[in-house]
Amino acid sequence: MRFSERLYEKVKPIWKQTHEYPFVKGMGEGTLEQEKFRFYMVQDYVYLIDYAKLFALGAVKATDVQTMGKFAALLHSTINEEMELHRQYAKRFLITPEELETAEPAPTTLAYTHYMLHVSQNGTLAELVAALLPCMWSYWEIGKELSTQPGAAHELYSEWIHMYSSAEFGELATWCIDLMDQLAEGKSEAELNKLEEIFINTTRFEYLFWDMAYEKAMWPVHV
Ligand SMILES: Cc1ncc(C[n+]2csc(CCO)c2C)c(N)n1
Repeated sequence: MRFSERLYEKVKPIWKQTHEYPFVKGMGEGTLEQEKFRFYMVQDYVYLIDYAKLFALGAVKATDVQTMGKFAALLHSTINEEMELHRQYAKRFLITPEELETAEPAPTTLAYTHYMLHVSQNGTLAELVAALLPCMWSYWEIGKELSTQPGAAHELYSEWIHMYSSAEFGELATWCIDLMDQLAEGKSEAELNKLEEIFINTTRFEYLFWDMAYEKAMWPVHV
């Protein structure tokens, strides 16, 4: 069994709950409240600023030029394509790029990005890939599922669904899955368990991120 198949089997119950979560279902049905989507967009932009740094660290840790180039390209496309989608959405909500960049991260955003940065700064390349893989893989799964639903024609949610269900995005997710398998080759069971633990944690954080957006959950105490 490929290591990625083992990971997939392990997190299947979490992915099922993610697909059934009201935020995700609401985008698919086109019934999600726009205020919740607005909150998500701002937090996701803050998230992506840190997430993009994982690609930079991937380029540093890569042991061949081809992988290094791929991480560099991913850093570029995250900032210029994926985050451009967010900037365009923000414009519709009358939020400026400066406001996006300086938005305060919600507790879940902060916990998630800092966990990933901790793993990627202190761990191996395999650990870094285990941390970032659920982001790509789960968005591709969600994108594909929503692409056949009414939300795919919704005036607000169609662009989001289109981006994450695109063939180009699928290739990216597949590249990352294959890289995980390659890096797992020859690893001891203890090392594989560590990779699995990281993969499960970021999968859980993906679920929490939808939950945070649905609840618009900021800090419950104020300065
Ligand atoms: C919470 C959260 N998780 C995953 C993604 C998806 N994503 C983040 S970076 C990247 C790679 C290509 O730029 C993809 C697909 C997101 N936007 N927000």
